[in-house]
Amino acid sequence: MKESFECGREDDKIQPNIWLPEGVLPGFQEACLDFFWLCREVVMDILRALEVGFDLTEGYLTKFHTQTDNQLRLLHYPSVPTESLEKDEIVRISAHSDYGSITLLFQDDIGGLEIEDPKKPGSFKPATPVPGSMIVNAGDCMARWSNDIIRSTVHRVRAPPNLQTKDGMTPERYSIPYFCSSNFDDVVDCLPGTFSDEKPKKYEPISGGEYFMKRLATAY
Ligand SMILES: O=C(O)CCC(=O)C(=O)O
Ligand SMILES: [Fe+2]
Repeated sequence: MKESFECGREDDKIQPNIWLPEGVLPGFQEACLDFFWLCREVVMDILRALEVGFDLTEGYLTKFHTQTDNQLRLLHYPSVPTESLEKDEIVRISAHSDYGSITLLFQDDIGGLEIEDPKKPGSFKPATPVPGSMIVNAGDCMARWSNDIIRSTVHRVRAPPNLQTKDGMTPERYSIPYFCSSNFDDVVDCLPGTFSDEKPKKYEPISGGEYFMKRLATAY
């Protein structure tokens, strides 16, 4: 159970941004867009680091992200009875991996975010909030691209561990994921060096947009 506000680049014709009426929350739109473009700089730096790590030519990954088909999501999980969260009667967010290449995730200090152990499917560990930190998750598109050398992170949000409250309520929680996707028009194929005769490609080439739409269709 959650509520969210989402925005992307201002010139996106397919999913245009919907802002609050003029005068409501002055500065909100500017703050969102400033943060959107700041996060873009950060993901581009991470992509450049991956180019080095994969021994790719400079710009190999960033040139797939020039259209900035990215999404900033402001999430609010309302306060709910802890027992309902523990019994899965109320779900904050169920286990999933993100679709795109990279997600930046900012969380407040409430906790409850959990990451699946890739070696033990079904076993989750808390991603304990660290003040001033940012989590970087790999998405399914990155897993595809890297022929599964980088695995996408399965994560969920449940009741924070060891929470003691007088009223039995889990406090509200805020988080901000920033989803970075490759250009919808460009075809993503396994990166050079990630496949060989012994380790063939696990995935067919697909355009960023087609992949995104396929994933949306299965999610809704
Ligand atoms: O709230 C969180 O920490 C995670 C949110 C998330 O995983 C998502 O929106 O995809
Ligand atoms: Fe997620």
